[in-house]
Amino acid sequence: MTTTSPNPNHYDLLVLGSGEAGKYLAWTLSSQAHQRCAVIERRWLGGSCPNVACLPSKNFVHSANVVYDAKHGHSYGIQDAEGVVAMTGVRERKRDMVKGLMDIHAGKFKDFGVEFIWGEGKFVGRKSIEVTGDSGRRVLTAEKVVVCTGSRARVDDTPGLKGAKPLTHIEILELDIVPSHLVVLGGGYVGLEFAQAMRRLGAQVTVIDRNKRLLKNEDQDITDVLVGVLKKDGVKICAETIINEVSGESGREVTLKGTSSGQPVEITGSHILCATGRLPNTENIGLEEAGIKLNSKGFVETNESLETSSEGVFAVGDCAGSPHFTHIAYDDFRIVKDVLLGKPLPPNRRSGRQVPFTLFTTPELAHVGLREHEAVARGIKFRLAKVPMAGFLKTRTIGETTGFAKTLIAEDDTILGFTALGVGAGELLPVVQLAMKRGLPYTDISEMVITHPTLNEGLVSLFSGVPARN
Ligand SMILES: Cc1cc2nc3c(=O)[nH]c(=O)nc-3n(C[C@H](O)[C@H](O)[C@H](O)COP(=O)(O)OP(=O)(O)OC[C@H]3O[C@@H](n4cnc5c(N)ncnc54)[C@H](O)[C@@H]3O)c2cc1C
Ligand SMILES: NC(=O)c1ccc[n+]([C@@H]2O[C@H](COP(=O)([O-])OP(=O)(O)OC[C@H]3O[C@@H](n4cnc5c(N)ncnc54)[C@H](O)[C@@H]3O)[C@@H](O)[C@H]2O)c1
Repeated sequence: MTTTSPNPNHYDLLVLGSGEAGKYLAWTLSSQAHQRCAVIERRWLGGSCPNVACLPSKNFVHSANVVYDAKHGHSYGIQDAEGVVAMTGVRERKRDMVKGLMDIHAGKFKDFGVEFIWGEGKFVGRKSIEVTGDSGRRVLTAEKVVVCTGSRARVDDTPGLKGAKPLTHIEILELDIVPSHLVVLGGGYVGLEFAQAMRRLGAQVTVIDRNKRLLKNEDQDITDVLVGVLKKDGVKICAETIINEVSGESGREVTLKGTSSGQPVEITGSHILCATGRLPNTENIGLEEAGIKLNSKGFVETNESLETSSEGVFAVGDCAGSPHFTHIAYDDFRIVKDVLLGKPLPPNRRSGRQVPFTLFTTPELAHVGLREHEAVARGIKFRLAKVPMAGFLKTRTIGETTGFAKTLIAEDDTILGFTALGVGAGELLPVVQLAMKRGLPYTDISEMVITHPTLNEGLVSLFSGVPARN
């Protein structure tokens, strides 16, 4: 039902924050259900992903990999490139891509008839948001409201850290020089992707993490190989390292002091990147005053339909504590769209969905479902198949055979989990995901005819290697 209100400040749907789920909801409800929709955004047209997160960081990683290949030209029969990397070129390539994406976004808002309102939004009532922007203040109301305010880099209270003006994923993408020595605080997704890329662009790189093992949620065999690759690339890894004090300023000289495996440590670099996790953008925007509860970690509390404690107000993406991936934010869009269009949701639609991911290092780490250590800890019976990536014959044609793939198979032959650490590993996921989603036996993959030599062909070897049931 579309609003018949003559009030120009009243909408069917009002979205705070133009991230993935929010923009798709507005575009879809406007174009398909003819609802009057508006999106409020303070900084990034279309949210972080196209501006400062997924896509620009992968553009940056690709540039670094091209530089790496050029520096290893001899293996392709050409001379190794020796030139100094011009970061302005890397940055321009990234900026060009972002500009293209922005043009597409602007076009979609126009074509789908969604009002885009630049400004800072804040709840001033249950379904009422005040927007403050260049064109002054406006109070907007709506039948349904969606909070899509995302998250931001967490810079903790380690003495001197904030004062050192650390780079986050936003500033590092705008550098015009290769840092002489980049210290990366945090060895998670953001830290590892940028660490390897910066190393490949020529920087000395040190990664510091407080945990004994990087990516501690992954299986040990995975992290062992990945850390080995990073070290071989020349990335220095300081695990189990607690930083107590930071001095200096990123871009000049910065020194971190603390302890590593209990011993005093001091690391000096030219730049510091803070990659120590995310904080939800949920403070100071009137949520609690408007009856929208937050949980103990500051995420908006939502139910299986992503509805908040305030009826008719939904929260989606990072700010709702959904796993922090753009594809999950997109799935949040699909859930709320169905709710708003009156379609019933199947049971556990949100809590039971697949949460696949790909870490874009070289080699990539791709995963879906149960991990081996999780199955062991939960006493779940499984059969394991594991093959080296060299067994995926395509990897031999491109000369990148590092890594392996493994799968966990249940008693009834369905697939419990799949992990691949290898070149292009992320591209392997959908075939396995589809089988998992449909509850197909693994033999439906091992018996497929898959073109030779594509990467997916290797799945036939992996699933053919599942031990027989005993
Ligand atoms: C460096 C990096 C790389 C990543 N790479 C990947 C990847 O390869 N694949 C992947 O799946 N995920 C990746 N992610 C995660 C992914 O970017 C996020 O999960 C996703 O962008 C979250 O989308 P969102 O809509 O929840 O938030 P956002 O995209 O952050 O959107 C929220 C928007 O709300 C706006 N906003 C906030 N508060 C207000 C307010 N009060 N008023 C007006 N506007 C407001 C913000 O400006 C922002 O534009 C990456 C993240 C980072 C940091
Ligand atoms: N390829 C992708 O899909 C991709 C890429 C980048 C980011 N992301 C998303 O963004 C999220 C955030 O990424 P992130 O890397 O910022 O967080 P993260 O949670 O993945 O990693 C943070 C790391 O920092 C460490 N850490 C925290 N505080 C520290 C301190 N004071 N000293 C030393 N180490 C410290 C933690 O132990 C952890 O290993 C990810 O969880 C992911 O969902 C996804």
